[in-house]
Amino acid sequence: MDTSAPALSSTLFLDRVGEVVLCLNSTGLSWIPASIDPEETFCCQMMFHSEVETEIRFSDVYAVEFTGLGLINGHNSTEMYRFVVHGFQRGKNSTSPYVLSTYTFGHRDSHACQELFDQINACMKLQVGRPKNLLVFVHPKCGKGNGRKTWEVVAPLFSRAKVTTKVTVTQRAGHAYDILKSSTDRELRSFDGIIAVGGDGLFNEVLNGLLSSRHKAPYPPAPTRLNTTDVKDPLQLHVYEDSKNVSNSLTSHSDIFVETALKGEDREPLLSASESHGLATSEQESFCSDQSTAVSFPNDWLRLGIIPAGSTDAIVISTTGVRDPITSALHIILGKKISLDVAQVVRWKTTPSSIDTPSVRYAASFAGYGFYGDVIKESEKYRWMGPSRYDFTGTKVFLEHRAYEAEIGFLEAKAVDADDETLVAGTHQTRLPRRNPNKRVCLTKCSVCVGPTKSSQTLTNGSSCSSDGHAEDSRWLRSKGRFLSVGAAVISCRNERAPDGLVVDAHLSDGFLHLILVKDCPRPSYLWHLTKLTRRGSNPLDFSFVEHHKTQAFTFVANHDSSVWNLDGELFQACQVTVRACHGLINLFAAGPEA
Ligand SMILES: Nc1ncnc2c1ncn2[C@@H]1O[C@H](COP(=O)(O)OP(=O)(O)OP(=O)(O)O)[C@@H](O)[C@H]1O
Repeated sequence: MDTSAPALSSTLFLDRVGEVVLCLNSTGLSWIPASIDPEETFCCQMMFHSEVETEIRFSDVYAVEFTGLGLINGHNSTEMYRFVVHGFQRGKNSTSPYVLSTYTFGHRDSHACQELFDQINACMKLQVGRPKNLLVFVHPKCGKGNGRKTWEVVAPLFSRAKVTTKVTVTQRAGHAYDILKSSTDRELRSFDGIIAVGGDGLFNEVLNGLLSSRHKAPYPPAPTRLNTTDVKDPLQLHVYEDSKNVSNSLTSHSDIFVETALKGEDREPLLSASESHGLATSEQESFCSDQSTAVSFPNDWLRLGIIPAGSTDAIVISTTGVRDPITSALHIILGKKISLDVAQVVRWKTTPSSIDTPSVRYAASFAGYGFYGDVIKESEKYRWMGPSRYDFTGTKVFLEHRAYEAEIGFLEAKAVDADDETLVAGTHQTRLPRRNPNKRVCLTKCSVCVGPTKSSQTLTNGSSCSSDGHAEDSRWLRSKGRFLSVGAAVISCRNERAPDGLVVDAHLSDGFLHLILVKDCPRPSYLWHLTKLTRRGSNPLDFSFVEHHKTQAFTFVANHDSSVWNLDGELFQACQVTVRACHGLINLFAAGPEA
């Protein structure tokens, strides 16, 4: 602890310890037993330290409470005036949850006690970025039906920390989406953050409710557009470069819009054609720029949070390292913040014969087709089984071994970092090397994600999607064939079944997607790939039938009526889509997994 700042010290009683000398400085509190001879302080502090904590930093304190007159354990004879310092201790390793700790101090003199309490409180107010007002959605039926109970466990932490919460227990699917979509920007601005108490599905609803009308960005290229254009001339195709190209792409996609916007009807509960704001018209843009309170994305202030209570909780595990409601609640109260890439999924066609208006969905962790979509679709029939339905339907869909004819176009990624494993130009070389011992796993203060905000340039031209300055010399490449699955991981997608996730070295905020194409192969080979997903340290992508591409965007076309996608575990019917990474589109109350 930094003791360079002037320290105040005072003698008082610590519950279960006895009389201590408490020192207070700008970084935190420390204490030593009062009975120790000052000359023996160091030695005794070491002994004392081995049994109980002797200090706590303000950054690890989430609340301080004045609790008035009462008994201090170990000093029963006299009642004292007391205050409680609420903090936490980090677990022994990166996957251990935070453990709550409390220190109750007592003083015989009420004035002295109050004065110390006020001084500690004044120091606590200097902690920046802690939220004061949160909007909370609780999914009562998530996971094993524990959503409400999970909130009851963490709610006292928020009230202790004097964080105001406005809580809505959802009544149905789409409830949180509707509330957020219909909230005015002024209402949203009254909150420092929005919390989902549930699984990845509730978080996905929150994400879509927020972004559906507030993320103003032109559409990425449609697959049909790519098919009619020379892929060797990518500059005509992508939309990421500058305002001139953005407006070009808007024009070109308006053409597509005109071609297709005849009588489409969206069957998804969360979307309707009229709600799609992917095509930001100049009228809409000028209207929004007039609104000083308008909430747009990305922004610096609004953070989203998740208290895990779902059946998979991949987003929480990938962003905090653990699946623990207390740890997540502490990340929120302490005001942790990381930015997160989001996949924007534009559906051009629902079925091969439908005539649709393009519609947009967002996914924070994963977008998957084939095996992944089929499992989600099938599992809806077995909702009564709870989370174990995924094992059952996973086995069922695996045994059916369906492969889908599809064509995928993806934007080639060029060397991103000098020491990044990504790619050299050339169709056959864009596959990531199958064995790479230098994988850089995304952890707290990740150097890949913590760099200068690559999306800042795009903020000024109205599009927040990834630019990175690499698009200029990138090309669209293709892969065509029969696929058992097509998956795009935005983040590692770690979960309890897949401890390394789908892509161990995917980053939370580097502006890239990891496109995983699993080609048709014998059933045992596919089983081996799936089995490797469940084993820590093994590489599930190390197969000749698996292609792995790091990309900013890809397009997908299939000609099946029953084409379904899995977006963060939610079903989305689509046979033609474009998916792109929106770099750092949202902020999360998290710090990344610890090393
Ligand atoms: N009160 C509610 N009743 C029914 N469904 C709801 C309710 N609130 C939210 N939902 C929906 O339930 C779905 C699953 O939510 P979530 O992922 O949070 O829980 P889960 O238990 O992890 O889900 P799943 O078991 O489907 O993976 C989401 O589509 C969400 O929109």
